[in-house]
Amino acid sequence: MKKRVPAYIITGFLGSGKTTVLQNLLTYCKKNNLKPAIVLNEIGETNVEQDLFHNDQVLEMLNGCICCSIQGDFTQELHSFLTSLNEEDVPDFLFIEGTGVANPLEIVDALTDPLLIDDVDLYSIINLIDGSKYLEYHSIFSSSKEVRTVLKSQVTTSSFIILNKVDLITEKMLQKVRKKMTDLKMDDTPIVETSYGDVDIQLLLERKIRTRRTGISKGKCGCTSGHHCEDHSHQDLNHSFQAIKINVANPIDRIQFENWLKRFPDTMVRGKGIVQLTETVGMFQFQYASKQLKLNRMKEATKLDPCIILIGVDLKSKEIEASFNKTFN
Ligand SMILES: Nc1nc2c(ncn2[C@@H]2O[C@H](COP(=O)(O)OP(=O)(O)OP(=O)(O)O)[C@@H](O)[C@H]2O)c(=O)[nH]1
Repeated sequence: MKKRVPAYIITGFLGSGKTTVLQNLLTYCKKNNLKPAIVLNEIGETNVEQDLFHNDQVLEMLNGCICCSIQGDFTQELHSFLTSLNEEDVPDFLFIEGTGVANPLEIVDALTDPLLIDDVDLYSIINLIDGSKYLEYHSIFSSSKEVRTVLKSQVTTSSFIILNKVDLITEKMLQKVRKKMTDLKMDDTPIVETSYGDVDIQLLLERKIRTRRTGISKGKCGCTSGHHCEDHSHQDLNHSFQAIKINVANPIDRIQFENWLKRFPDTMVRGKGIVQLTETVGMFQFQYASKQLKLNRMKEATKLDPCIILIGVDLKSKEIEASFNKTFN
């Protein structure tokens, strides 16, 4: 019988630093000659970050959230992927990056499906928190119910919390975030405070959860993180987050682009994509999170055409596209 692959669910709200931590994990694996496999899940139809993972075994689940619309596909595809491997190709670790609005318990449900329970062994649910946005996202004045529900489900179900982006906040704010999180999380869930997800990888890889081949060791829902599973519900799955894709035919001005992104209300939580800039040649991958725009020149050619992906609640695609065309064309 093949070994069960230790699996880690990496959750956290949009832009909190999941991919950053995943890359730290992959660097660790490379240094230590370990074979990782990765599941990447996006609610949009395109994964503009695919180039970051081009030498690794990657299973992409696009256009839906594993936690709801494509849960069945995920179970089937992951099972087929793992069972198609020869013994020597079986990965040492499986990292599953959720969409940012995923309810981790639903991914746990998928991983503990009878089809997968012999293939994977869930070790931990790692939750990334964007320290710079946490209080705002929890505020009933500046945030929506959808955002608060997703955040809460991610914090309460995690077995390891990374409080990230502490470089962007003051000590006073950090104390408020700590207090708020401590009230919500399970008592035995560790919290590590970081910038750029810089956490001791061995600590991160420690087993925090136990599942049995015959079933789950605690709770009827599949969650093994130690709390009372009857307490949480699996509703609220049809979150109204959506991703909008804008194709970008021409190079755009960097400053204008940044100003355009910053004019969006807070319901537009995350931007990412690939653009060309008027000021210099080449393709740039961009990230927009926590109201910060970051552009990185792409070192290798990409098959993807330039595009902008915006994620949020109640985004009006026609209006956004019109505003883009008016500003840049
Ligand atoms: N200032 C600061 N920026 C960070 C930190 N961690 C990550 N970032 C940046 O935040 C942006 C989003 O980070 P990602 O790792 O892509 O976030 P994510 O959670 O994978 O995003 P989604 O997949 O869209 O939900 C990137 O530009 C990162 O470089 C941090 O600790 N401090």
